[in-house]
Amino acid sequence: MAPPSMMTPFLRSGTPSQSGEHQVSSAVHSAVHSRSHSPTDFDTSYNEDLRSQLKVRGLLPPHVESYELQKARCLEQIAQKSNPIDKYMYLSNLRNTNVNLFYRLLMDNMKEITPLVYTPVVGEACVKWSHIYTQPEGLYLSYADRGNLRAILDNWTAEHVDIAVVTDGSRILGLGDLGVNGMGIPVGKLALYVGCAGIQPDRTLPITIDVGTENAANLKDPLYLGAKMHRVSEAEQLEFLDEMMIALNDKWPGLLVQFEDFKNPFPSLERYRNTYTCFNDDIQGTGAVVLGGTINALKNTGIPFKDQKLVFFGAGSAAVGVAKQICELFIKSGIPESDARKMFWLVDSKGMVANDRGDTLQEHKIYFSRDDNNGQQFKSLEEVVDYVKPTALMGLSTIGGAFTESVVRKMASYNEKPIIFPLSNPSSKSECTFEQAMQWTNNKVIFASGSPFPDFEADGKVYTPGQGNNMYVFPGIGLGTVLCEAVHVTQEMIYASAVGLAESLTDEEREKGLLYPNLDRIRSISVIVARSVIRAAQKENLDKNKTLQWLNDMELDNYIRSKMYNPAGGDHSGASSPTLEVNGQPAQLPNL
Ligand SMILES: NC(=O)c1ccc[n+]([C@@H]2O[C@H](COP(=O)([O-])OP(=O)(O)OC[C@H]3O[C@@H](n4cnc5c(N)ncnc54)[C@H](O)[C@@H]3O)[C@@H](O)[C@H]2O)c1
Ligand SMILES: O=C(O)C[C@H](O)C(=O)O
Ligand SMILES: [Mg+2]
Repeated sequence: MAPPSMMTPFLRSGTPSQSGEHQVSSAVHSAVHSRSHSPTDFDTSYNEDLRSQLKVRGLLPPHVESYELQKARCLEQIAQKSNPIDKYMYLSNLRNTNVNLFYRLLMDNMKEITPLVYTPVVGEACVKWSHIYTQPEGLYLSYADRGNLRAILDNWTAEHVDIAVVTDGSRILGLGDLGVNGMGIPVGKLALYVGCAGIQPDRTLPITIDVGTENAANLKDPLYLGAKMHRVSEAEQLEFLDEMMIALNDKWPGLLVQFEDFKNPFPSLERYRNTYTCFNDDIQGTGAVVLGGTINALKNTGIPFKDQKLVFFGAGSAAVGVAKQICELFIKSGIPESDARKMFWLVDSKGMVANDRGDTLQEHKIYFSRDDNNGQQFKSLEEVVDYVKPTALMGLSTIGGAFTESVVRKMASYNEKPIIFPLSNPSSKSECTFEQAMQWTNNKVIFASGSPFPDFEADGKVYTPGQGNNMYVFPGIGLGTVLCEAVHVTQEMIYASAVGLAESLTDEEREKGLLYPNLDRIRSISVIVARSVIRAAQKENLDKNKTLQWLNDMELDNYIRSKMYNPAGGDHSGASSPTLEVNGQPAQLPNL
């Protein structure tokens, strides 16, 4: 999003704008009292009266357009762009110049637009960020400004901020250390907060901290927009984050901070989770979204929990976050903890994680480290798969193509319905594709991937892949936390979000064997996730907004919906928004 000072006056006010009328009158009021125009004064849906009041008659082309027409133009322009990055840039510009139109477009075309503003295209945008940069879209906090961060926050003029997403750019998707080029991630996550959960756009704050980079190409690139320095030490970074958290909470008390794409996210999570309102999306959001899909996948296999065996390829923050959440499911089902943790085998770049491997294990791997391998060490994934004969294979390794034909075929030979989740992002880092998983398992696979894959057709049937991406939960976790004013985000709240997600499938979706709901329903899913999170916060007495305790579930859902930003005011034309027709038929969505 644009910094508040660049945004349209009515969005700067900080007043939730629910109806078109309210937005129009505020816009008119502000514009009439100021001489200069803001970019959003130039909306072709403004009717004649509004154009006169805004003094934009003659500056706008004459035709007053319905939203449907505006949308048709946007979709046509996107379709005409031949590469994803041009589409991304077009959409960024739209978001910064006509926020309502952008979000209506996103919400009406979730499946088509999400991949262009979020994973996978945001990955390419981040790699090229310093080259495609046209305008600031968030706050860059530099190490050079340490000691002065509170004053820098005042340059962000929004009166209220509900949610900040912060990255240090050190592990952007599976693309490694991109330094300040990682800004695309907080920007993309917050666009989904607005589109999927209705957080007010002017109450979101993307932050990238610049504490250096180890990316040699960036350090040599004259156009690189960050400091040309190596990363500061872990202790120096934590000190910087301490200052940032104090400054943020001083300026916007109680805001929710989401940590995103840190190479080593454990120290900050441990340091702040019991002090501030914050969570780590890669550990906790990912844990929740994969748990939600796994609950449905395990049901589909028909195998009892106690007989499940899960191999994780990758043993980083996401893998351990996911394994911990699934382990909790087993424990809650009555399996003793000591048995539950033995249902997991982790594999990292050195092979199977075991106590006697001969290296010093990182702290976060110890919980699942094996002590029953009788001295046997396994270097490759295939060896581990042969050894364990798992029911489920999870990929969080950043290694594209790591689930080879041989590994996948073995999974199919051990299981009637193998669970295979290649969860690494973006698409190029996915451990296998949906098509491969289907072909190599005779269409038996129970599948979810981090990045989107197209449907697969076989024997006249269309199979839809699941997308196990944290976008199904973080918007609802944030919305619930903000509305009930939770003081912390706890494990119980995260777990509740996963259960809410798993239970949100319709009967039709269940019959089709889907693991995740249709993305077009994401706003209703976010309401369910938010409600689950609020109920969990209430149980732990962490909610400052006690009034929500009096509401039953239906009333609470209605309350949540009433608080969600709705860009309905994008159409000021007064036209009845007829469906656009071509040759008497409803216009087809161009292939994006
Ligand atoms: N689907 C989602 O919603 C989601 C959420 C978070 C992260 N992710 C993806 O998960 C991936 C990992 O993220 P992370 O935060 O855990 O990163 P990380 O750097 O903490 O972990 C990566 C892990 O993979 C292991 N690894 C690297 N190369 C390997 C190799 N050749 N063989 C075996 N293991 C290898 C590393 O040892 C490490 O344990 C990224 O691609 C990220 O995009 C997906
Ligand atoms: O950003 C995503 O698409 C999911 C996840 O947070 C990741 O780091 O890959
Ligand atoms: Mg992430």
